[in-house]
Amino acid sequence: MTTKVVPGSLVALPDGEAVAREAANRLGNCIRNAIDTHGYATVALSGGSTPGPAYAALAENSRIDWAKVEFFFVDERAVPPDSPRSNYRMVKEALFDRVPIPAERIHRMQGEALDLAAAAREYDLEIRSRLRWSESGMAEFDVGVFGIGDDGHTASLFPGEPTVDKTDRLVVDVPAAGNREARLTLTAPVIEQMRVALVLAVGKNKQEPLERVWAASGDVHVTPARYLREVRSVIWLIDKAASGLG
Ligand SMILES: O=C1O[C@H](COP(=O)(O)O)[C@@H](O)[C@H](O)[C@H]1O
Repeated sequence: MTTKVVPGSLVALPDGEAVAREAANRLGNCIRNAIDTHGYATVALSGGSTPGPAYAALAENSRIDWAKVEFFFVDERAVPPDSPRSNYRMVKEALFDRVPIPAERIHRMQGEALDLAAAAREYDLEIRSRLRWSESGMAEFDVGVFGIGDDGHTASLFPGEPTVDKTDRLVVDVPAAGNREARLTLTAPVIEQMRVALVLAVGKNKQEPLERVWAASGDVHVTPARYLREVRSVIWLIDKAASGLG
């Protein structure tokens, strides 16, 4: 039998809509707290199919001073920004197009770059120039939104890829593999250093990878989403199906 103690807080909700509402509330609160404390907030957003409704719900939050929020990305696919596969496009349509965010506050990963390694280095520098640094010497986002792939990946840290172990960069490029396009992604040390991670999981396909993430022991090379366990405040927002009760 596998032992598990869910690290951080687990919030189990009836369905995907409830997960989106809860995620939007919590993200809005993290943003407002950071603005109250530091005068601005730094946020890293994931893409994929799960978080769009949460971003759309966040756009309805009238208590956020959008000019004081710096939006970054957790990862991006090697596609142009208008591609239906682009994480940026999804967030733009759900959030950026609906609220008064100054363009210079949106830090997009250049998924369309011919030289993705150079794009990763540039994004690394952009983060270094904008973020506060922790006492341990790491860029510190106020909050990150994450998903979990059916294979146990988070961000674009995929099982078995050498990028899972990268610690000397904040951002790396991930080579294409199989029918997956190349990617840009934040690395594990940046993810672990976030003040808060909101992890969204909806649907029964997420049950098995979540079990692997929560198991008392496991290997980040097999389940890279286990890095999320290290975030000081990690909140799992899951629906009934992902919990195995649906
Ligand atoms: O490829 C990706 O997958 C994960 C999980 O996405 P989902 O579609 O299962 O919600 C996502 O967090 C990541 O940003 C994305 O690029």
